[in-house]
Amino acid sequence: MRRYGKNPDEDDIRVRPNSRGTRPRTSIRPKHEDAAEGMVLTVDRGRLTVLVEDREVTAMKARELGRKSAVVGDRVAVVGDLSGVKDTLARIVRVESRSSVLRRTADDTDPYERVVVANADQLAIVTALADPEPRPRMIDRCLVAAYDAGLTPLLVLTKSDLAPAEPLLETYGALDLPYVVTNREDFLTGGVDQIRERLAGHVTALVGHSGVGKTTLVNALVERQRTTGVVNAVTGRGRHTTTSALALPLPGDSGWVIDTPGVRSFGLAHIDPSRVVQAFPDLLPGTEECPRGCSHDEPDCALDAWVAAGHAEPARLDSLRRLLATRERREGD
Ligand SMILES: Nc1nc2c(ncn2[C@@H]2O[C@H](COP(=O)(O)OP(=O)(O)OP(=O)(O)O)[C@@H](O)[C@H]2O)c(=O)[nH]1
Ligand SMILES: [Zn+2]
Repeated sequence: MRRYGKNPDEDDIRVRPNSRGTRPRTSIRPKHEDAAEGMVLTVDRGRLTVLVEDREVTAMKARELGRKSAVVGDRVAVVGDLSGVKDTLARIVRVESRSSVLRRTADDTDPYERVVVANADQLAIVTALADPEPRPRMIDRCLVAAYDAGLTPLLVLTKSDLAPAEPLLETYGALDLPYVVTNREDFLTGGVDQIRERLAGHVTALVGHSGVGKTTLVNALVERQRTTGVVNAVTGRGRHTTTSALALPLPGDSGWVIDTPGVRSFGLAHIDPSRVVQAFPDLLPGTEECPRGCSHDEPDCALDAWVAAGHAEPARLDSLRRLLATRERREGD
């Protein structure tokens, strides 16, 4: 073994004059030991509402965070005035590492794909059975985004008083998705138990097009903490002023729902097919024979042989390929 230093017997290895440990304390950047932990509930033009214990604290990003963003669902460390009193302002000094991120697509007004929700573990895809008509392609894109981000998808089919759920469920039969079917009458009679069960203990991001009944659903779940389409219960500001996501606690500490009013579609440009396949445990072992970096939709893909050998249903492979194909954007996505 190679040794450094003139005299190998001299134990100079322990002397590290410039190491952190021997540096005078004053030159060490403040570590914000007094910082409190919080969760970002909503973001409005650079002002973030952070839940610290049971107080809603308004905060800004500290300059030292640089370009690093804090988004709804982020766990953050905050310092400064944490009283939550009106017109006080705290500072976010650290964003904890995220267990998941959901990105929305770039659009005309903003050319960058941005993280909109952090740390969710479930994605509820809210679709009306009629008025507006279901859009399977949009559902597929949401599924891909969920699988890629490692979130469990949940189909929430609303307005079952207007149309039956079966035709749509048949389309997704091969995917074996968890789903709930709801309508407004159920909510009025307190029949939200089924969906409450699905949400309990989870941080669930909700996506859906305008008019599908998302607000009606959220209000039923969070016990009318929020007026339909008018007031943001957390900040008291009108919802029309912000397109930020908004985290709302479910009663009895049973989890969170994160509404995403500004999100029309997810960024799928950087989806990794190998991550999406993770959601297909019956197909996954079949990919071992695939060429490196296989798109799973090319002539050399080993999944065709896997299915032909009877290891998985052809419909499952069709579903996987249909989902992967939604990565290419089309008009209307
Ligand atoms: N028939 C029927 N209509 C419903 C149901 N749930 C909601 N609606 C109606 O559908 C419309 C849209 O409901 P919202 O809850 O505002 O839908 P949203 O998805 O939040 O839409 P935006 O507020 O535009 O984002 C409203 O007129 C609701 O009254 C339902 O179960 N059945
Ligand atoms: Zn393949």
